[in-house]
Amino acid sequence: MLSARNLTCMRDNRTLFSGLSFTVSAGEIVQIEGANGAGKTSLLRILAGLSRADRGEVLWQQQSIYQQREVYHASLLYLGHQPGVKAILTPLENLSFYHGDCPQALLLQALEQVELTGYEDVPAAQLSAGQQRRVALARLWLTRAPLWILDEPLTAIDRTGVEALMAQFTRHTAEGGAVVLTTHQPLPSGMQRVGTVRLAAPEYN
Ligand SMILES: Nc1ncnc2c1ncn2[C@@H]1O[C@H](COP(=O)(O)OP(=O)(O)OP(=O)(O)O)[C@@H](O)[C@H]1O
Repeated sequence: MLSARNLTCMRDNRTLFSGLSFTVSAGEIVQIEGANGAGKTSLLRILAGLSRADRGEVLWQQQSIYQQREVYHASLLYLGHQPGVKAILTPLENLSFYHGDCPQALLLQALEQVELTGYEDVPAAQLSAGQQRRVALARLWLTRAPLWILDEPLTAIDRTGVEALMAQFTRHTAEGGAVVLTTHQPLPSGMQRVGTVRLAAPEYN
């Protein structure tokens, strides 16, 4: 599905990673590991096509993501480090913003999956950090994108929420999807087909 080939990323005279290659196949969960500042967010942004690598390329179905931007973006759900939730909008309005073509009943079901029933019409600004992240994560129950790139999706999520998310990752990969994620928490040991990409601490040039 997704291939990273010989990726190099430099930031402020530091090499975050170089010659990094790995593949993500259908049905796989790949966890990007590394210390704070190792370059996990930078790598996810490169994989998502939001920033360019200094060297190397990212292929989607054997073709550069930059040669098929529309196809790639239709195949991808990227949830960044920040929840990406609009504070003045309610959870329902936030989901509607991204998934306006979905019937409201489906949006409400997605909010139910992330335990936000009862908060549908409360401005997101009035929700807790974990609840705001849950609004963003509700999109995992609405998207049809096969590739999910998720930056710290478990941050601020309680144990029940983590279990629901893991079940959703398992369902998605069982249906042929793939998940690339960063998290400082270990994934449950029982999860199937989990791969790891480890980033070393950054080098000073
Ligand atoms: N746009 C940028 N310009 C300059 N430096 C940047 C930029 N983005 C990130 N960096 C630097 O690159 C390094 C890696 O940042 P990155 O956010 O990728 O790390 P991370 O592994 O995700 O860290 P964390 O675990 O703390 O989230 C940091 O030192 C950061 O300051």
